[in-house]
Amino acid sequence: MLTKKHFYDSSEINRTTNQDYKESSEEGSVIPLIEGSLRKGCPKPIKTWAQCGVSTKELNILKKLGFEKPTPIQVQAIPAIMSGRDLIGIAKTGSGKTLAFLLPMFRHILDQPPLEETDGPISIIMTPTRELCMQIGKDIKKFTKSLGLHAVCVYGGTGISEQIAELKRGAEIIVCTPGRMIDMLAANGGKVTNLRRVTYIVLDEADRMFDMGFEPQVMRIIDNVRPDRQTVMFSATFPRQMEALARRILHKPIEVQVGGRSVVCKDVEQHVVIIDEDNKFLKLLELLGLYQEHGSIIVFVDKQENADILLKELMKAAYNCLSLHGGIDQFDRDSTIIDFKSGKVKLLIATSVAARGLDVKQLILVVNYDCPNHYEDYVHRCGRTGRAGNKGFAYTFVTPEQSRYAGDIIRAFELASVTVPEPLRNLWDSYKNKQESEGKKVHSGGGFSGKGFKFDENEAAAVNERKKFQKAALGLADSDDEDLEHDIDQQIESMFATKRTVKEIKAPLGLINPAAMGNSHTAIDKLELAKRLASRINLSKNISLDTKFATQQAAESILKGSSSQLPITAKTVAEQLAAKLNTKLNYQPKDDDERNDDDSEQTFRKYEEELEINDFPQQARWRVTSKNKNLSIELGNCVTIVLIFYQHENDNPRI
Ligand SMILES: Nc1ncnc2c1ncn2[C@@H]1O[C@H](COP(=O)(O)OP(=O)(O)OP(=O)(O)O)[C@@H](O)[C@H]1O
Repeated sequence: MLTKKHFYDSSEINRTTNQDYKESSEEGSVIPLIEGSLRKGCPKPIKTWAQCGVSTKELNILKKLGFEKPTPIQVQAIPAIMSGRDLIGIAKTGSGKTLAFLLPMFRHILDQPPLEETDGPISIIMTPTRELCMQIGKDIKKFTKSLGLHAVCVYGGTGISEQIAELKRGAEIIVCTPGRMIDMLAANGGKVTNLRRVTYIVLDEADRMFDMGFEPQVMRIIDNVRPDRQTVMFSATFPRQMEALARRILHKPIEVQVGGRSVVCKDVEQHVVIIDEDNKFLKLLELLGLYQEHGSIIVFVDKQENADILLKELMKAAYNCLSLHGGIDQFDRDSTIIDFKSGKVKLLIATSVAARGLDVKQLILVVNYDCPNHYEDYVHRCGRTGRAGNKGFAYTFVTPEQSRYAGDIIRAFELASVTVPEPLRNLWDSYKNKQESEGKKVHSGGGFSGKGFKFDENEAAAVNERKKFQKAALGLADSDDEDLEHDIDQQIESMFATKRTVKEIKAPLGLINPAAMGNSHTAIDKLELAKRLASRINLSKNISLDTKFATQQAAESILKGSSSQLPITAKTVAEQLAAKLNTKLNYQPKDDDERNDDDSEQTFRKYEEELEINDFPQQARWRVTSKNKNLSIELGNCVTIVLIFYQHENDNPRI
């Protein structure tokens, strides 16, 4: 089947010169096309919605949304995509990139024959985070009903069955994170969905997807889509290093760049506060006092635990707030986003999982409570405010110990043509001088590969990439799990921080209640703990390791991608985690023979442990805190735990 991709034909527009366009756009900040691309037949920019061939139905929706005219990225990208070309679109945060790929997508889909019973989608939009996936899904749904189209969001962390049911009903559009999309393609032997009809692919925040090590997943999907597809990529930041990758995916792309390549939006007023760690909280309270009444506020921290700590402190200070990070289960994450976007809660504490794409009306202030550690993260975090022409403010706290990050912030100020504050420059200069006096070379800025300084960083980055890829291959990571490595360590630490006792008890075997006592099999050794941990991690992703492995294998057979998948099982994962624990604890595990010897003795060990249940899956928490007498909870393939609920510390158990 031939696919029509060229929908752009306007003689009126063809008479417009680039000069006309530049004059009508914002202060000459538009670099319409890459050098020479006009010669390659790129269409001229549009000025009105009608000129890009949107239907009356779409015009009505745009009117209802209050979008009077296209934004600078839309004026150039829409006709370029509608002319059938692949495209890289780079424009500042909050400039309307989503609509720039949605409108041509609707036109493209509506020109295709309708879906038949076993057909998969016509368009796939891939995003790096689940939150962004959800948001784009919502933007699409503003149009789909009146256009008679269907869209499904496919992302990890939530039940797969509902998504499967939606897909089976048929959808022209899938918005997804790449990991879950591969699971979905493999589900039920490939009967749930397929890539046969895909002819339009969008990679939103493409640089982030590649940076997070999800290139293999993205490529596995793309390589299995027909080669005459149309592919477009969008982001506010696009480090040069990503270009080679982009060009592998795109066919003779047009590059549309509005404003700088990776620049903080001019509508964001940037501030830096050089401050000691101990004074940060007071400064935050001061900022909240100043800005809270003017709109919503997002406070970025670097780690999940810091988000939780800050949340508690702010709640103590009587602020109604929520936190968002990768350690929170997806159901809670979704409802947090809904409450924050609707303005029900006006203060959000988040890790960088919320840095990209999140579009919240009336968001007035971003506070980088923990200084971001790479340039692109800084640009995207600041870009949560100052959107769609509104004014916003961004404050970044930098402690004297974080002087190494000052170079990136200076770069952000300079690229946005803002005067660099003297204290920030002094901080950077003193850092540079110190490094240079030690004979180390310092570069300022440099995107993902440079973080304001470079020693052996390239090597470190390569190792990091490998680790991320391994985690993805192990099924331990989804595309938004940037905190996962820290998460695993944190979970290991917290497991060993729990209060536990192991008592030796001599008793006849028949008197031992296996539910309440542990024999030497259930006296949990490090391997068992690691297995539980592996199960918990995968439970929180709603998928067991074995299932994950099976789906990955199935994916391999369905997708023709790399066939050299490692034979990884739940056991391998558990053993790897156990080895990690053992190294940490300097523990030498006993081998099986020794354990069997112990079994022959009639001495039993009673194992008691107080567990923090807050990070258990929602269903488990509910069962523990309900008065249900049957409290056996299956936490994985191999461990059953009986929990006793104490309302207060001194109460009798409620079992
Ligand atoms: N033509 C338009 N006129 C007015 N508002 C618009 C227009 N197009 C989009 N918007 C609004 O601008 C806001 C930002 O749009 P969008 O989320 O697409 O930005 P973005 O460029 O993708 O930002 P980011 O890089 O942060 O993801 C949204 O609230 C959107 O509804």
